Amino acid sequence: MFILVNLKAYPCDPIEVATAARDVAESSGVRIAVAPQAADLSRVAETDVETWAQHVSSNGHGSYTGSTLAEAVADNGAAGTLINHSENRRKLADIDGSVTAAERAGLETIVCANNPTQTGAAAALGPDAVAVEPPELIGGDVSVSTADPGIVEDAVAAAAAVDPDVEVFCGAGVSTGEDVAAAADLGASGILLASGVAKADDPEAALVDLVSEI
Ligand SMILES: O=C[C@H](O)COP(=O)(O)O
Repeated sequence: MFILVNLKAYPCDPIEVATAARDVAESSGVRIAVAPQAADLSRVAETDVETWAQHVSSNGHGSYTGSTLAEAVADNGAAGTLINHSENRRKLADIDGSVTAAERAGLETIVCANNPTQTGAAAALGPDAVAVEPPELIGGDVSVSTADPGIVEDAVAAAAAVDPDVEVFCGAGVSTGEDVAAAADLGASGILLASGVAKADDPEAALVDLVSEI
């Protein structure tokens, strides 16, 4: 399992979370990455944690004020990027362009989707993975793997029908090792989570729990 911790715009200390994630990844052998605010990418990457961007533009270099370029995040230490999110929805053409831009810059890609139908559509764009997240469960305290296990199984089937090489992650409300184990049993290859770590009093303890049943 791959655990990607999205810090969103939470008021956490990105270096504290990054250091905890690096240490837990090293001690557990589980792949853990952190996606901070774009402005924090470089100093998060300096902790040696695997670092991801929260999104990249479909634009390349040029007159594109306000764009976060794939090349720029790669140059500042990112190994991959989320693309699209329920909290910042993009059009299909933009998602397609961002996947292409990320691949051009050598970044791994995870496209977020709300449901199995969108998962299949996103898989057709050829990312490394699609993360399915029911919007109503995001930021809550009930895991998608408990509240809506069928959506994970259906998303896995939808992606496999389009492109068996595209992995499926799940997210929303995941906060314990039991949640992660349940997601793995449903066929998920990874977890996208945020509040369970970014809002935890002790991010390292939260991460230790998350990897405890892998
Ligand atoms: O990007 C992360 C997801 O939206 C999940 O967020 P959450 O773990 O706070 O539910």
